[in-house]
Amino acid sequence: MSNFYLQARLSSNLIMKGLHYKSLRSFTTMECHRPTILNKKGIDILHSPWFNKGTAFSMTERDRLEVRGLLPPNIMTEQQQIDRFIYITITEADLKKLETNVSNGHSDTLALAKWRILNRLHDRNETMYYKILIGEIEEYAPIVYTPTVGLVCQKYSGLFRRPRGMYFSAADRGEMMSMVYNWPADQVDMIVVTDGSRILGLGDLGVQGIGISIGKLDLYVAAAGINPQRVLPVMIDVGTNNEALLKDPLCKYISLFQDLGLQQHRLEGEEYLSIIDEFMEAVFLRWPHVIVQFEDFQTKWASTLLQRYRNTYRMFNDDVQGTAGVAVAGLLGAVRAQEKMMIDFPKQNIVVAGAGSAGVGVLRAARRTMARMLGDSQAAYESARSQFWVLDANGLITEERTDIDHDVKPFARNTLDIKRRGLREGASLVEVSLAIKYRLSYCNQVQEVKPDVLLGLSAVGGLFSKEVLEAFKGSTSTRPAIFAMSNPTKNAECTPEEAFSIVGKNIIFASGSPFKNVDLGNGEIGYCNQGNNMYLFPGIGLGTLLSGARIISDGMLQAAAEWIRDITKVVAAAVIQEAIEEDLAEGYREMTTRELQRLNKEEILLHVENNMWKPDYPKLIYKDELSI
Ligand SMILES: NC(=O)c1ccc[n+]([C@@H]2O[C@H](COP(=O)([O-])OP(=O)(O)OC[C@H]3O[C@@H](n4cnc5c(N)ncnc54)[C@H](O)[C@@H]3O)[C@@H](O)[C@H]2O)c1
Ligand SMILES: O=C(O)C[C@H](O)C(=O)O
Ligand SMILES: [Mg+2]
Repeated sequence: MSNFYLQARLSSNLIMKGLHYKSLRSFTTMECHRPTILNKKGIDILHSPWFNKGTAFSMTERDRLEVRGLLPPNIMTEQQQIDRFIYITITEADLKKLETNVSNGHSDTLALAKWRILNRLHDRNETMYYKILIGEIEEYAPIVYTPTVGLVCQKYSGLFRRPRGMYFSAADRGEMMSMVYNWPADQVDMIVVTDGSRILGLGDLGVQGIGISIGKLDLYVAAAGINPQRVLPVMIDVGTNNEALLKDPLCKYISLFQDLGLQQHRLEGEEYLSIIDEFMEAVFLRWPHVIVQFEDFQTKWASTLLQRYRNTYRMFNDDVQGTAGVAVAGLLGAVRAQEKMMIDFPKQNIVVAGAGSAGVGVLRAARRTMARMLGDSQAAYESARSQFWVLDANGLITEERTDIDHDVKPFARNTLDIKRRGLREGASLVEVSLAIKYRLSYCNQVQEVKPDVLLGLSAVGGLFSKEVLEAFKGSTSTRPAIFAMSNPTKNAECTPEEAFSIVGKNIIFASGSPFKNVDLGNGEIGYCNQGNNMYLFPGIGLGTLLSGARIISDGMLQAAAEWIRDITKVVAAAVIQEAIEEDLAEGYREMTTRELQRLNKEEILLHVENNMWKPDYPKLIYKDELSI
């Protein structure tokens, strides 16, 4: 079982373990023991996915909450409900037919059918939905998250039945401060916001991008134990440049497939920024302690918005910062797998295909990690820079480039150096993968070196073609690493089968979307690791939330990356610890700054455990009952 799935399962088990630490428990109320106070009764409860327990309402609760007679009389246990859902709804339904018709057990139609069934449950009973998601996370994460979520976003306008989350559009300018009060929850801990401009590797999907915010927040609940009543998916609709989603004036009366978003091109420049500014002010006005995760903003805005807000608001960009943490952890893991010392990391030759928000985030973090290992001086940063070979759609990036992006500039190869190595501006991936020759200064001989790592964040499916993989073969590394990190599945730079069969059995392979391990024959298995920011963002969010840190610092992100091999709880605890050390922690709920500062490591872990939501039906109390 991979770490992520383990992490989701443990998130619920750990809460139980927390019960044993009786003496430490007194400092915080366990999240799962809080009763839920309602201001509704009767049928309204059954229609509310937050509070509905369906057939599991006990008879006393049915009486107290005035739902007696509104449900069939047989009271079911939670487990009976789950069994019923899994065996009757999922197994018995048409899915069975679909499954047998699909040779490898997976097809878009099947995945979408499963998503629809889960989504309907999400709409009527959230507790049960998350119980099933956590219990069967390995099976259902690829449905509610990558890769199926990509397909869901592409079809969202057609799939839309009930609203989930909030929409702020360019038409809402000046209204957002009051609109935020339309959301029914007084406390929101986590917002995931997108403008739909770069959904996975699928491009501009406009308003349909809300699906990605929903999918990410599902993982916050499943893996980080964030209470589902305190998460808010958001879509900021500033229009779309995807012509297929814009109204065709000739077809406006045949609007069956009409997109649900604003029918205009994307706002740009100051107009765009003013919308995002207004949104940020509005959500932090109503929920001053919320954390905002920016997701799938096109590169041109991702880093601008990060720089604009990161020192003022509790926010981070998952594609830039979360991906960087996961990739650096993977790169360090590759060094370990080569049975080298960590200090050898700054000697790795790393080829990165893709210089967008994700690629640049990885490059900066990997360079920073190398430089720290080399002494953190200016010279260390310079030296680290020469380990990277960055290509974009126009090939190898060198100082000869004229239209080079500010963030990419530090990674442009020196022209002279490139010539000495027999390469050139715009060299192809095959050329770069073939050899990064260098001249030995003491004898003036040319030495052939092949890259140690081939890392793709290009959104171009199949970019690591047979020719590229052939060229990379025979890498000077004992365990060359191939990270095909683009999403969803069809955008992966190569499949694990291609990588293992062409480059060899000893490679280390990771992909952004899940792939099955490869049977290499003779009982050997080629492991396909998942290199996806889903390993990091739940822990970053939970740690920031519970520390009450004012902002999310580089140090907190670094701490998260260093703990990625462990579970979210540990990632969150590392983030809290760092926030305390940087004097950023301001506390959360009953836990004040001072109390936080006094906690030892074990107590911080317990604080995290106690604050993780667990998918058990809470005791429901109608608010008037409190005064009785
Ligand atoms: N695995 C993860 O956790 C993770 C995280 C973030 C993003 N991603 C994926 O990374 C991909 C890129 O995201 P982004 O925001 O950086 O997108 P982007 O569109 O901003 O960047 C894509 C980059 O790839 C370059 N590119 C295009 N064709 C190329 C080619 N033939 N050779 C080399 N480079 C080429 C482009 O010039 C650009 O620099 C997406 O598919 C996204 O799903 C994965
Ligand atoms: O959403 C994912 O699966 C990872 C990442 O955030 C992406 O944009 O591809
Ligand atoms: Mg993303």
